[in-house]
Formats: sequence, C-alpha cells, structure tokens
Amino acid sequence: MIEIANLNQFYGESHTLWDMNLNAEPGKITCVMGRNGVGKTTLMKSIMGLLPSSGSIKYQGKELIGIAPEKRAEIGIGYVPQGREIFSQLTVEENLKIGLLARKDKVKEVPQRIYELFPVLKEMLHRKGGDLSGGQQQQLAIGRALCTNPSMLILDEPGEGIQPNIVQMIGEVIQKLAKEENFTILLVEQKLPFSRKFADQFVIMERGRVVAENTIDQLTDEVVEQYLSV
Ligand SMILES: Nc1ncnc2c1ncn2[C@@H]1O[C@H](COP(=O)(O)OP(=O)(O)OP(=O)(O)O)[C@@H](O)[C@H]1O
Repeated sequence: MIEIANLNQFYGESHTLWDMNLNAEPGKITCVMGRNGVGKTTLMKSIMGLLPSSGSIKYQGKELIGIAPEKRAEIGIGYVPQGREIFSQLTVEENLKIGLLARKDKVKEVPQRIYELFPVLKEMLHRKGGDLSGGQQQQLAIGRALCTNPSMLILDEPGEGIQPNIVQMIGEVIQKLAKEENFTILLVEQKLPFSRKFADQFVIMERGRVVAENTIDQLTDEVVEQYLSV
C-alpha cells in the first residue's frame, strides 16, 4: 500500500503539486488521469524521489520522503518512466542487468520470469536497445523495472506511441502482476479504453490536485466530459 498525504512540489517558484492525497492498494491497478500538464509525471517522479517534494509518501508504512531514489527501488518500487529511457547502445540483456544493480540480494542473472512475461526479450537478448521497436522497448523498460524485484510498479504512460496489440499485452501482464502476485500498480494513462479495461481505481488530477477518485466503473461519461475532455 502506498499512502500519499499533503504532498507538495515546486519547480523553483512554480507550485506544481498542491496538498495531494492519494492511496493505491496492493492487488489493484490505480490509474492516474488528467489533461496535459496537470502534474501526473511530476507526481510519479516525486514518488520515486527524482524531484524534491514535501509531505508524506509512505510505502508499506515506511516514509519515503528524504530517502534517495535508489533506496526507494530497494524498498520495492519499480519505475517505468515516460519515454522508456532505454540505453540505446546497450544490449537488451545489459539493459535488464541495470535493474539488477538496485537489488540487495546480489542476484546476478535476469530471472526467467521476466522472459516468461516478455518472450520477445529473450529472442532479442543480444540486440541493442536502440534497435528495438517502441513496443519492444516498453517491454524492456518494464522488464528492467521487474529486475529490481519490486512489489510495486509505477508506469508513466506505458501505452504511449505503441501499437494496440502490444498495449493490450502489456495491460494483461500488469493485470497478472496485480492479481496473481499482489503488486501495487500505479500508472499514468490517458487512453480511456485501456483504463476502463485494466484499472480497478481511477484518480483524476487538475492543476496539481486530486479532483476525483473512485472505482473504475464510476468513470462515467459525465466525469470524462468534466475533467478529461479537451
Ligand atoms: N522541469 C520542469 N521545470 C519547470 N516546470 C516544469 C518542469 N517539468 C514540468 N513542469 C511543469 O509542471 C506542470 C506539470 O507537468 P507534468 O509533466 O507533471 O504534467 P503531466 O500531467 O504529466 O503532463 P503530460 O500529460 O503532458 O505528460 C506543467 O505545467 C509543466 O509545464
């Protein structure tokens, strides 16, 4: 369980997150939505400690504010950033092994489970990250995050710029992690069909604040019209 309370974040003088409160539970997919520029990515980066913020972010009861990003990975939070951030000159295997560096247990080999979830990564193990398609890179970014041995995944727009069948497959993998392995999943996703199909809960942001949250069946056309239509 992640519990965010009174979270504030500033870019210099610019106040971006305002007293944000948000909880995400294990076994569930919580989808953060909102129009462009409302602070979704800023929230994800703040949770990972990549941006300074104040307030409280507790994961499994442990306070994360003041803890370095690499320690947050050690505590069990895996991060799949917007734009994937694959190392294009490194091979698929080398990219995956970067995830292993965050582990305390000194595991040196990529767990087979990653290749079961994403068979294409095994097929392309010795290819350069930069040679992969967008969909393959997204699978690699998720695989690399899973190599840190997390119990929670944060994904920032995993479906962005990816062909629909791969987006679907990624949704199914995330759902499997939540339902079968009790992962806490917090993801930013703009696409309504994806959220409605895979999420359990939604949270809508506007100008750095949470303005609506509920179970996904309550994401009605009226709510969409009010907060998400452009
Ligand atoms: N490095 C930065 N320095 C200053 N302001 C920033 C910086 N990054 C983002 N912002 C501003 O903070 C606000 C929130 O941006 P953020 O990227 O978190 O929004 P978002 O909801 O993720 O948007 P999108 O859907 O376009 O990805 C925006 O007004 C943006 O211009």
